[in-house]
Amino acid sequence: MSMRIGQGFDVHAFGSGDHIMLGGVRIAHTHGLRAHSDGDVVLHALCDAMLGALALGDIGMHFPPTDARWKDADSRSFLRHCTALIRGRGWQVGNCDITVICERPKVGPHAQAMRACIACDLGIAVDAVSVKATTTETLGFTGRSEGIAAQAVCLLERP
Ligand SMILES: Nc1ccn([C@@H]2O[C@H](COP(=O)(O)O)[C@@H](O)[C@H]2O)c(=O)n1
Ligand SMILES: C[C@@]1(CO)OP(=O)(O)OP(=O)(O)OC[C@H]1O
Repeated sequence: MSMRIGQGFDVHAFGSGDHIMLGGVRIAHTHGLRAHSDGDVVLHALCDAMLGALALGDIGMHFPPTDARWKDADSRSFLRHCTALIRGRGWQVGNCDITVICERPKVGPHAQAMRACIACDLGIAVDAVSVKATTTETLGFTGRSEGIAAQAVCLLERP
């Protein structure tokens, strides 16, 4: 079996709003995330990991922030597109591991829903999708609650 690995990282700043999208899940919050799309930093990092595994560029190349089609777009559509891209080349995600970096919201209570949503869009089992979180102990921009960062690692397999 052939394997490829990719990693992704993304950041979005907090802005006005009453909810955020994380891993395809709507979470009520004191702020929204500023972005061209729905600002789902988790799915953006995962898309970049998938694209990176096959050296297919990055999310901004596939869905330019200058393109009105992606204004307020549901980031699950980006993830499904990336799934189709890798499937079309004979690959599928073996597993992925995502870390969300923020003080708030607490991710733990939403992690299972995020895993289920991502697994559905990748067409793989939930136990192949890991979502976890950490604070930065109040240090840096995430520590000051100025935004959320996410990093993702993804392994692709081809029989
Ligand atoms: N946004 C977050 C941040 C953390 N968690 C959970 O809390 C644990 C402790 O975080 P530390 O940064 O103090 O190590 C962490 O392991 C997560 O389980 C969370 O749910 N959401
Ligand atoms: C997702 C896209 C879509 O236009 O815009 P944003 O929502 O701003 O998110 P970013 O992480 O900056 O990735 C770039 C774009 O592909």
